[in-house]
Amino acid sequence: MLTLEGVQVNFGGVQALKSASFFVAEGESIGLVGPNGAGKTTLFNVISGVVRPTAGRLDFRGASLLKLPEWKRARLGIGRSFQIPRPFGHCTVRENLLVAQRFGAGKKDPGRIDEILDILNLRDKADRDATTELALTEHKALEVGKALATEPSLLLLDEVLAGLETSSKRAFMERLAAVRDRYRLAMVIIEHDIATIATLCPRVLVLNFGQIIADGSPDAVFRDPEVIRSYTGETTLAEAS
Ligand SMILES: Nc1ncnc2c1ncn2[C@@H]1O[C@H](COP(=O)(O)OP(=O)(O)OP(=O)(O)O)[C@@H](O)[C@H]1O
Repeated sequence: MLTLEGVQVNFGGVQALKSASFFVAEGESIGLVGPNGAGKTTLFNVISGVVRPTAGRLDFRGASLLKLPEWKRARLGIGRSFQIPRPFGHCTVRENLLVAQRFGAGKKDPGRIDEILDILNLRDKADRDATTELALTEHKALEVGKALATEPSLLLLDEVLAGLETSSKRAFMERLAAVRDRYRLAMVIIEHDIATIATLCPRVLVLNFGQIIADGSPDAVFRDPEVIRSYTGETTLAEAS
């Protein structure tokens, strides 16, 4: 579905992505982890069209995305959330979803919006002010909802669970699994909590200094000495503790 090959991004003297290469299959759920500054958000920005890579190949369903603006990528089926929830100023939850749908899917489909409100447990908040009247989990659910309203087939979620307690994270992951199954989505999820990632993603990619250094099952990846070193500076967890 999505192929990145040798993707490189330079911001002046900073090399945010050195040479990122990986493939996402239709319907796959992948966790994306890596230390702070590894390049995870930049990778999402490249895929969604916010940032243009300096070099590399980026194909979606067999065609290059490189020359397409953000809105065209959204119409092709690439949806994303942002690290910091940004509801449209003083609009209701439902209005936020309608605006996202208009932008991303280029149409008005109130039935789908109702369905999204239900699946994300936001139905009774639909007419609340999204800026001032939502709890943290609801903000995060709305962020996912806005991405879903664009009718993606590939959903990129940037730390949507950050700041939640472990039990809320688990509940949120269950909701994401329901979303994925309902809409038959492929998902890439940036999340620091490995145990949480493992509940939804049979495959994990580890990014460090702008390169994928591991790609496999959560167990295999987190036993990989290079991964342990990238997080702790040590080669074994025993040494690190
Ligand atoms: N617009 C920008 N201009 C200059 N440097 C940038 C820009 N965006 C990102 N960077 C730099 O690129 C590198 C990768 O940043 P990025 O935000 O992609 O990392 P990350 O893995 O998402 O980090 P975190 O886990 O802290 O969110 C960092 O060194 C960052 O400071």
